[in-house]
Amino acid sequence: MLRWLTAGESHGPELIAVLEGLPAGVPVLLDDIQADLARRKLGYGRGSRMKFEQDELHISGGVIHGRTIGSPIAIRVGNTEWPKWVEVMNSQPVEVSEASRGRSAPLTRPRPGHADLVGMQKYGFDSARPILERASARETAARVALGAVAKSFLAELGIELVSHTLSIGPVRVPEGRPLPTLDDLEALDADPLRCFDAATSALMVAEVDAAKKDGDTLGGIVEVLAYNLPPGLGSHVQWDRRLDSQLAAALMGIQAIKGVEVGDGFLTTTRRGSEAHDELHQTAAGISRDTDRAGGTEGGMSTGTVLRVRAGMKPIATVPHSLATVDVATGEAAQAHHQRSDVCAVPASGVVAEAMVALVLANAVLEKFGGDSIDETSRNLTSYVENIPDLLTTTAQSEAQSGVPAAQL
Ligand SMILES: Cc1cc2nc3c(=O)[nH]c(=O)nc-3n(C[C@H](O)[C@H](O)[C@H](O)COP(=O)(O)O)c2cc1C
Ligand SMILES: C=C(O[C@@H]1CC(C(=O)O)=C[C@@H](OP(=O)(O)O)[C@H]1O)C(=O)O
Repeated sequence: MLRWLTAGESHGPELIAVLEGLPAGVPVLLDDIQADLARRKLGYGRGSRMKFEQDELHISGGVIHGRTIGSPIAIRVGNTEWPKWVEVMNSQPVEVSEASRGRSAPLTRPRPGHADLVGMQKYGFDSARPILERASARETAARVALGAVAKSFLAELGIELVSHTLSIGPVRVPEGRPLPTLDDLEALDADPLRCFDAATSALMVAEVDAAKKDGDTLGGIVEVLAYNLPPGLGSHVQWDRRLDSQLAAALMGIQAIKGVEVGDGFLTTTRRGSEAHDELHQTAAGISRDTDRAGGTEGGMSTGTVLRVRAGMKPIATVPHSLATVDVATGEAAQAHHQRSDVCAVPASGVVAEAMVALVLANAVLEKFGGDSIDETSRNLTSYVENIPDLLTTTAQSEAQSGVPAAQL
């Protein structure tokens, strides 16, 4: 079983991430993790913090000479802004100097839509500072670092992930557009909104500009695709062993994600059964699914076709023109506190969603195939796929191996 945990606050010295259960021999290179951390900062509409704050990456355990050794992997993502916060966020009682007074002032005007108010009620604080520090999506840097490691493990087995932006506010990629594949990764990261459709991307940029001009914020939808999965990850036998339930929980665990779809998701509910499922046909190469409406799972198990999951993000809660709130120090009506914020962080959420899907898939692969070395896991996977009886073999396995999404075939 793969287990992972993160610790650390938004303006603390560093984030810490631990991943346990990965076999030995998985390549782990600082450059690869750093590249994913940089991708997480991408996206038109992010706030000024993304420019001046740098992630300082360290691996503190579990990796020697670029390969895992089977022990827990410990990663530290230092924050270059720490010197400015060392008094306000110090773990020990320290004197706060005049220079830090502003930053340490109590935050008593909770933001609707953020964790501020209910966090203060629950944990007994009279300022939102100790709540927002951990609720902040800065924490996702730690998860993306772990996701990079999980992706490296999956890549050793031929499984590759792609994420992209499907919509920003009301602007959405039209239905029926081809899915991006591994060949499109660079182009996706080069697009201001990580959108695969150039015309839609231009409209998204205009939407972000308009929201910014109005002092407002936006949400949207991201999609994660996983290519080359074997059939049979997850299980129908228990609710928490279903791959779709694990994916949904992991995606809903990302800050501001309010909905998850697998495959065509809610659209499927509007169709008749005759047009909702992926019919099976025998071909010379095995059983074929002509469509991929289900998004690569049936009965809580991967089918071996392209996995396709979506996560919907609500608009950023720190709205620049400030929402109505109550000052909890006085009981008076007030405007929610706002210093700066992202107008839109949907593209970054796609990179985080990719990391979460990678961690869930890596766990599902290990549950099914085990292995204390990557070679052992790989042998087990190959043997399982080769031993599926001819009459049960699905063509998607070979389609997936060619890297061509089933939806395009
Ligand atoms: C990548 C990313 C960046 C975010 N940036 C902001 C931001 O700048 N301001 C803000 O108020 N919320 C931001 N959020 C959302 C908050 O973290 C989130 O709304 C908050 O933690 C409350 O959780 P909930 O929305 O799931 O209820 C961001 C979320 C993500 C995933
Ligand atoms: C720091 C990151 O995101 C932050 C997530 C966040 C929030 O409320 O979630 C609020 C913003 O921080 P601040 O309120 O200090 O401007 C974002 O910049 C990051 O993603 O690295």
